Amino acid sequence: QRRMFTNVEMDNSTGVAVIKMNSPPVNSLSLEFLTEFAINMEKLEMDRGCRGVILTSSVPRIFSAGLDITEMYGKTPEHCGAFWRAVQEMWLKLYGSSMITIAAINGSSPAGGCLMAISCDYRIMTDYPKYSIGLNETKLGIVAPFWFKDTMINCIGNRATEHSLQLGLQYNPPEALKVGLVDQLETEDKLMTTASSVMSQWLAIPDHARQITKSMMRKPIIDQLLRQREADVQNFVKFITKDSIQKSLQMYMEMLKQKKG
Ligand SMILES: CCCCC/C=C\C/C=C\CCC/C=C/C(=O)SCCNC(=O)CCNC(=O)[C@H](O)C(C)(C)COP(=O)(O)OP(=O)(O)OC[C@H]1O[C@@H](n2cnc3c(N)ncnc32)[C@H](O)[C@@H]1OP(=O)(O)O
Repeated sequence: QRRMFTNVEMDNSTGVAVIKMNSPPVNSLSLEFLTEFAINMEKLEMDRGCRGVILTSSVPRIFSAGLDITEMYGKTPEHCGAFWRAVQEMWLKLYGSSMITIAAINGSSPAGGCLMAISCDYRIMTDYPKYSIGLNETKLGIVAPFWFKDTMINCIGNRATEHSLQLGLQYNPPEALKVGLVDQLETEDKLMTTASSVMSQWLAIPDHARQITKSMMRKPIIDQLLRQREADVQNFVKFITKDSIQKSLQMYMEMLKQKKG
């Protein structure tokens, strides 16, 4: 029996769907998770009644821990390639969506989790000091690909991205608000109602005008990946299967386990 990684609830009266990521313990983005997510986005995109999506998590304290590290460690080049195509597909569907996308970030959101959030149109984060968000790839000894970097530049600008990416910074909610990585903070109990009310403001704009504007802003980066999609896969596989990178991933996973113990 297939496992479900996300719950999708569509409200036909508002035209808004809520996608709840539900893959304990940390909503890590496995090949299967990413595949299911992309299919769900495609279904909603095809549904003419669906105009907006709120992305959130049903796992306590975690929005998403990012890419599933076990999908990149000790795997064959073929598996790594299939995994990376699924990561690309998730981003293409989310960043390229014509729907209004709002991230209700109710927990920590490192790396690929941050990518999902910054691929949305608007971000509201729970104001809890222990939560953090950012692209921390360099801390794992890996490099955020150009389309992660460009998504961040489009969100917070060039200088802040350069600083953030080189140091692999993770921001607490007030810091994330200050740098522009999130648009608004909210208490946990009001997060979803605030997301719905922000959605109503966006729904008031005629779809065609908003969609063309969104596409105008995002198309150049999307086209850049589409033009070199297979080369990007090969680049990832070559990089991630290097002994030195595998060693870094191994050490990082050991560090995560030790932190726990
Ligand atoms: C030279 C040119 C190169 C060009 C570039 C080419 C290609 C690009 C190459 C690579 C790009 C890759 C981009 C990568 C993106 C990513 O997303 S990598 C993943 C990064 N994620 C993280 O760093 C998060 C790590 N996790 C945490 O910090 C914490 O787990 C937490 C999310 C804050 C939650 O903390 P807590 O509640 O305390 O939970 P635990 O730490 O105890 O974790 C519970 C179990 O979950 C396991 N786990 C955590 N995160 C992941 C993960 N991302 N993947 C897989 N598994 C994860 C953790 O180990 C625990 O497992 P056990 O219960 O111990 O078995």
